Amino acid sequence: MKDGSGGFNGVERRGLMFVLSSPSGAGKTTLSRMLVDEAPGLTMSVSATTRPRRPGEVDGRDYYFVDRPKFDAMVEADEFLEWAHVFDNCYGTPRAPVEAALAAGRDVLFDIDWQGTQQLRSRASNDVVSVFILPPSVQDLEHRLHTRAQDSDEVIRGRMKKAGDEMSHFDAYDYIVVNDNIGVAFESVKAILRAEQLKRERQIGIEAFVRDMRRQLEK
Ligand SMILES: Nc1ncnc2c1ncn2[C@@H]1O[C@H](COP(=O)(O)OP(=O)(O)OP(=O)(O)O)[C@@H](O)[C@H]1O
Ligand SMILES: Nc1nc2c(ncn2[C@@H]2O[C@H](COP(=O)(O)O)[C@@H](O)[C@H]2O)c(=O)[nH]1
Repeated sequence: MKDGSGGFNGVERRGLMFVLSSPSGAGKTTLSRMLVDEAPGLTMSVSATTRPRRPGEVDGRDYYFVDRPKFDAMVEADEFLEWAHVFDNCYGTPRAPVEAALAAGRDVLFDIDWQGTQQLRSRASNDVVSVFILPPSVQDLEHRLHTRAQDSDEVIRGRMKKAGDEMSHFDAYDYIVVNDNIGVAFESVKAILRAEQLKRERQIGIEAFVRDMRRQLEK
């Protein structure tokens, strides 16, 4: 195990890219924060965006807030692992922190849309585990966007309009979780992460681990 976070019983493990996507307001940011709080070895990928900062958001924690020329320069310099236009703004995943975390055997959590997920998959399909979060109903989705109280009515209308399009991509994801009760949804997402971490092919130190035990048994 390289960092004490993901390997089990001292067995070295390959880091995975754990992706949450959903229509806006279904709860992926909430679930991401809960996951990071409970899994200290999980690295949250912080995206860059041209979207204006919401009240309470912190630059470098929630996003890197950049203007369009800066974003374009980052695209030009190939600094993004993936990027996309979402809701009239640009969003992208800075490449360097993700590559560093994976190289250290750590898992990385992404809160990105379906376009970004597709791009990650085309680069590293074996290491991507994707979860699509659905709201329990259209009414709940709209209610959540309003109670979050961070976007104007116009922005909320725009996001609700695009929610159907977002949802149409559910079938490209490995897992689907309906986020009705947040505690239940969190347990589901946590269980998916744990099971994927335990996959034999990710435990790259398992052969040596078993070989060593067999050698001891032969003595
Ligand atoms: N299971 C739930 N029950 C009730 N409210 C919830 C639940 N999950 C999340 N919420 C609330 O819904 C609102 C939207 O959640 P959140 O910001 O996590 O969504 P999101 O999918 O990340 O949206 P976006 O794509 O716009 O960033 C928040 O106010 C959050 O507290
Ligand atoms: N393809 C990418 N999508 C991203 C990235 N960061 C966030 N997002 C998605 O954008 C929407 C809107 O987010 P909001 O914070 O403005 O509500 C949401 O679906 C995010 O998942 C990214 O780096 N790449």
